[in-house]
Amino acid sequence: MAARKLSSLLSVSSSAAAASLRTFGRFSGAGRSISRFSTSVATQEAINSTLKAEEPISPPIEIDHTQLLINGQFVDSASGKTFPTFDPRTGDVIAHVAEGDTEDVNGAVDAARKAFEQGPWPRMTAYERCRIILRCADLLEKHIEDVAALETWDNGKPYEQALNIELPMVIRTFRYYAGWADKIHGLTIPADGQFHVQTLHEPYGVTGLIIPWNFPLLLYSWKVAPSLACGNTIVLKTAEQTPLSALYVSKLFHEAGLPPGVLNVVSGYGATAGAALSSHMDVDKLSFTGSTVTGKIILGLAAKSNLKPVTLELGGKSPFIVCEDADVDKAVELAHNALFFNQGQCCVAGSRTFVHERVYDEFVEKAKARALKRIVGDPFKKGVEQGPQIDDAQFNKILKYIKSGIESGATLESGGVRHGSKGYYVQPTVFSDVQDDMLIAKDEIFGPVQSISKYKNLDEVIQRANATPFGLAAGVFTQNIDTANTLTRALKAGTVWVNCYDVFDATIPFGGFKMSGQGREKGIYGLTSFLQVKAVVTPLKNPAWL
Ligand SMILES: NC(=O)c1ccc[n+]([C@@H]2O[C@H](COP(=O)([O-])OP(=O)(O)OC[C@H]3O[C@@H](n4cnc5c(N)ncnc54)[C@H](O)[C@@H]3O)[C@@H](O)[C@H]2O)c1
Repeated sequence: MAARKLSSLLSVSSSAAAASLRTFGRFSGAGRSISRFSTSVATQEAINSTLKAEEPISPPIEIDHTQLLINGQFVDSASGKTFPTFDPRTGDVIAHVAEGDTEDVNGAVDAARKAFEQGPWPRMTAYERCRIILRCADLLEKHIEDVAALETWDNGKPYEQALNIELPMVIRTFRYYAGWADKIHGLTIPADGQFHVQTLHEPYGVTGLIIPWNFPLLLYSWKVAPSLACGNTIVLKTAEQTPLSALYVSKLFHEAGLPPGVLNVVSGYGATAGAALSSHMDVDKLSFTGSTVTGKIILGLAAKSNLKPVTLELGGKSPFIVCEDADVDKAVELAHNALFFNQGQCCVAGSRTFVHERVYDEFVEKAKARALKRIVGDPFKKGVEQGPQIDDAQFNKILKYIKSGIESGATLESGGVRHGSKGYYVQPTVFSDVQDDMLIAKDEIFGPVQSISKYKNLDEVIQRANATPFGLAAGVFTQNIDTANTLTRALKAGTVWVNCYDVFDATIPFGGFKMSGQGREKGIYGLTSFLQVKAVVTPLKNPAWL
């Protein structure tokens, strides 16, 4: 693997585009009288001129793995077909990747079945399974710069974010679940009658895992690590936008000693490879992360085939509530990151910012200033906070939502247009005066668009925050413990962060209320979703006690 070190690239002096953004941010923040549209246009011109002068940084990694990984071997797809994966910075093709379809999924499921029924994996001791997962964590740590570079190239997320935040979380998740492997056990139960009753917590067998593109490896780790720790085998379907990093890390699992057939990776499209896996009669359990629309399809396919149980981690429209006693500067920074992190492509994005009327004007002014200071640019460049969106479909969808926000009467405070002239960059966009019935307040935009609304009292904001079919997460910002307690109990969401946001430790359960999902990942809850319980009842002759 030719792996030039990134440190040299990252020392490139901060971009002229970023500098002009910062300068412009200070300038425009001082004068709200500047027309909002001219704000966008002027920023746009400054950025365009600097972007033209700069070529995208060459990613310091070569692509070694583009085939499917089945039964421990990299192989072409049965059809011989490939599909392109794109660089979101330019729209250029990074690589052509083997395109898995029904036949490949069938082969992968057969390999996983054989590995489960006949292979060494479920028969080795739990401690041996633990050590393989730990060894993979060590290998990933060793190759962390390569893998972070792949993730950034394929996804567009800032390299520093991939390297310093996400991959350490992936490694931690591997180690967390490795530690569980030899601590999974059932109960003995004092049932009525002369019986010895015990429960066995058993692996399902073949698990089908389907993941999206926004956090390719982090979501890989949330599913692959607990499934392996429980002794299952796996067929993983990656997102068609980001197939590369999972192939690399799955190869590392094999280097760490994973037997062939235990972890199979099929790259390909949802409607073909994903649907084939969801409706396969020999897959025992499915775990899916993606949109609510696809979640419904997958649940239907599982029901129509062999009624396999399904864990669903779906979309969100999470409220971030700023209370009247909030320290506005801190609230602005937290709300900004809650929405703009990962280019706004987070299932938990705090995409409805509710601000109490007492601090509303100050909050809006400062939220705008913060967005104007956000550093957008090549995600391989040091200091960049925001890279491009994943692809042209998401890019166009986001611009349509921005247009709809303007047309429905929300006030555009910053951004509102593309950033630069190539790739899928969108300017950090802030709307104020957002009403609950506007599309931007109802739909999951999945982009860098903050929507700020005003509220008067707690009862009102609770009702409005809960008035959504989603229930993934919520943020509460207050210095009053009673207000915090009232809100945390009233909000219908799988996670409530108080005076913090996006805290994703491997130990903390994660999942959605309502149409944001079914089941939980991470922590012990994520483990139990890969186990089934068997009750074993044996008559006792002359027991000494019952
Ligand atoms: N709740 C969570 O933990 C969580 C985390 C990250 C992302 N998400 C959600 O994911 C969505 C964004 O990701 P996306 O656009 O990739 O979602 P998506 O639903 O379009 O795709 C997700 C995965 O499902 C596959 N897929 C698509 N159609 C399929 C079908 N008919 N049968 C089987 N598989 C199919 C895709 O190929 C991909 O691998 C957002 O809604 C976001 O909120 C949720």
